[in-house]
Amino acid sequence: MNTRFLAIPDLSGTPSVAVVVDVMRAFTVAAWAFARGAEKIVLAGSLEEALALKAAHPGWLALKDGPAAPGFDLVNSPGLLRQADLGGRTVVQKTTAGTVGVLAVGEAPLVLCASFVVAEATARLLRGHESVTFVVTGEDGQADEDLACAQYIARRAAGDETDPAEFLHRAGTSRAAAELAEGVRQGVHPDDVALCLELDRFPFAMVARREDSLMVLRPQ
Ligand SMILES: O=C(O)[C@H](CS(=O)(=O)O)OP(=O)(O)O
Ligand SMILES: [Mg+2]
Repeated sequence: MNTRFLAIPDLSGTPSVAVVVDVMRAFTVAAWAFARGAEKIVLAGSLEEALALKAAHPGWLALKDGPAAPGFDLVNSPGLLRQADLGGRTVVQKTTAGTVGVLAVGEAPLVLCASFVVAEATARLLRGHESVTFVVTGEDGQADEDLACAQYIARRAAGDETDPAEFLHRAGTSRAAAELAEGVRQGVHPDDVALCLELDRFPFAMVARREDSLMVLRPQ
């Protein structure tokens, strides 16, 4: 399997298979939303678009990162989301990095959104593909929690028996983990970092596809 690990700005052309990685916290949150019953997640390009989509679809819920804001129902925190009842609901998600990454590769034939909580299920879907582009969404490709997760999934997709400890340690000692733990970032729960490091917490992968004019994420 040929693998590339790219930052969002370094993407050029359309990969055949793209894995968009955001451990802290967009795609840990997305997985929790599905675990709490969400039917689908629509990935928005801006906060304004998220609110417009919510207004146009009664019953949809809007989710953003950072602090809560008028019109938004949820924040990008697994610790806060894990109690939510999202049965059958559609969530519109807009964050700083993860959702931007998906929209950047949206035309690829296969787009997976990944984090440690869905690592093995993601790796399973990648097996048999010749070439995979991992999008390291955080800090212009420098976010070690995302790179570590991408590298771990790549190893597992290649069938390598891999000890996850070093990858999880890198994520747990990353800048994002420190800033979340220190409360530098807003819209945070004290359990967020630990929840982002729960390897294979969920048995499903997450596939993004264009549905009409929207980029829609669903569990698979
Ligand atoms: O919500 C997050 O953790 C980040 C934004 S920040 O790091 O909190 O400022 O966004 P994401 O797109 O989930 O990396
Ligand atoms: Mg992130």
